Amino acid sequence: MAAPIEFLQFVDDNADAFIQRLSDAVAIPSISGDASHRGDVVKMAEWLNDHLKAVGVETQLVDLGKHVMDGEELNLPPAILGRIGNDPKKKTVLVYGHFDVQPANKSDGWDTDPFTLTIHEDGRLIGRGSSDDKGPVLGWLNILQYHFQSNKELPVNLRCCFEGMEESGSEGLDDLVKKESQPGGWFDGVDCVCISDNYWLNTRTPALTYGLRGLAYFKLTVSGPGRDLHSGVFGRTVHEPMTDLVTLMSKLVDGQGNILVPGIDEMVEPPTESEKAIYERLDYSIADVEQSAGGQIAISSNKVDVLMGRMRYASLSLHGIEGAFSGVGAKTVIPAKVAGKFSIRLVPPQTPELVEPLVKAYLEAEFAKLNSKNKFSIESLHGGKPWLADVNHWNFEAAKAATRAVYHQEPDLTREGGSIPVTLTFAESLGVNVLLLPMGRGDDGAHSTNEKLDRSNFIEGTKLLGTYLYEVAVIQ
Ligand SMILES: C[C@H](N)C(=O)N[C@@H](Cc1c[nH]cn1)C(=O)O
Ligand SMILES: [Zn+2]
Ligand SMILES: [Zn+2]
Repeated sequence: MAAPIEFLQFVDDNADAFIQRLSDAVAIPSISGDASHRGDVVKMAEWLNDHLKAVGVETQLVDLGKHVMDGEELNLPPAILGRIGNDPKKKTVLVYGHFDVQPANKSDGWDTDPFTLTIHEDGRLIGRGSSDDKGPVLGWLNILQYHFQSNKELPVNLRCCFEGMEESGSEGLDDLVKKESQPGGWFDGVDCVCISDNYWLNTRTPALTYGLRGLAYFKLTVSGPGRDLHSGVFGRTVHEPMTDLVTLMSKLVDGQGNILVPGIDEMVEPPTESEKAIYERLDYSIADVEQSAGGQIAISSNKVDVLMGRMRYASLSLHGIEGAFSGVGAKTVIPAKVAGKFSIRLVPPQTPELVEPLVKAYLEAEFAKLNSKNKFSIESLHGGKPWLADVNHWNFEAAKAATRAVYHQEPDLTREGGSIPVTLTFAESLGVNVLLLPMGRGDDGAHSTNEKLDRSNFIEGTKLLGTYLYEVAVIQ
């Protein structure tokens, strides 16, 4: 069933109002990983909850309890459960998204204030969360607004699950999803799940995504001196924590992306020739990766190797060093305590439980080789398992039909290099197919400076998500 022409017209007619609403959402700096912004994540939950109620959705703000972040006990932001429609003749679709964002400061290199949605004349809507994931979440709201205002029933029963901790490990959500998937729970009767929280591979071809990498995030701490020291007084007289830490971090990954921790890369089966052909067929080039990275830095000139590096293999990235001197100028300090942060993106059959002991044992052995008198500790901050779906399911067929109707193109079938830990929990707890239906393009710069969502992706993406619901309603 095609989406009603009135729906498509409504989306076009209300495009400016939808962008204003996205601007209001971006203005709330709902950074889940920064304790000082926890109130903003809660404010964002309340904002979204009010907007959902205003378009006829029955909602519940669920308290997820407390957690400890950077040594501080904090209340977790509430998750939002929503439902509309309970017609046994209709399919029931669960949509998931997140309303928290990554940190952003103008001083990171943004051209404009990250929390002021800046509308560029070429159509870019620039602001933190525009693409990841406030734009897609508001896409669902736009669809609901049409049905509410025109007094039309949705073609399916809809269930929503929106969270405010995705960028920080989705703490508390797995238990809620498991509980609500039980008979009589909020998600009882769900037939399929749709998540719009990733990106096309390139800037031209819509995509459906059937895989996500998992994540194992580590913090490696080295300390020794009782306080920061003067390097002129203590240089070459004490074991320096930063020297030990940098040595250890240099032993994790090489310049070609190979993971040096024994046993991790080895867990993954080499690809077959037919699997390589899947990557060969994708509409992608080295120019695409270099354009979205903003530099001519692709690790290989072979497209298949680059794509498999992102989708098919694990990767290890070094993120930062807490406690190190990082300001301007030339401070001659020996930091007393430094903590290196790194993470591993996981692919099947890897899981955090399998990988974490290997990383810990390896780093302990490498630290012992340093003969340092400093103290060393390694902890896991958060993790999530990888996920793969069956693309031969009607859920994917409905999304393909919707893509053809809205974009007049065949979608790419992709695996995402990023992670959305709750995806596998939905798949396992509900026992239904999960689909990722991205709204944004590969060059949106999620997690980066000048994150953007193109106006056309927001507007056509809203039509796509709406049309998908109509296709699900009729597909056998
Ligand atoms: C793909 C999704 N939009 C996303 O960005 N997920 C994050 C999840 C995460 C886990 N730890 C911190 N963030 C990601 O892949 O980094
Ligand atoms: Zn996201
Ligand atoms: Zn993200």
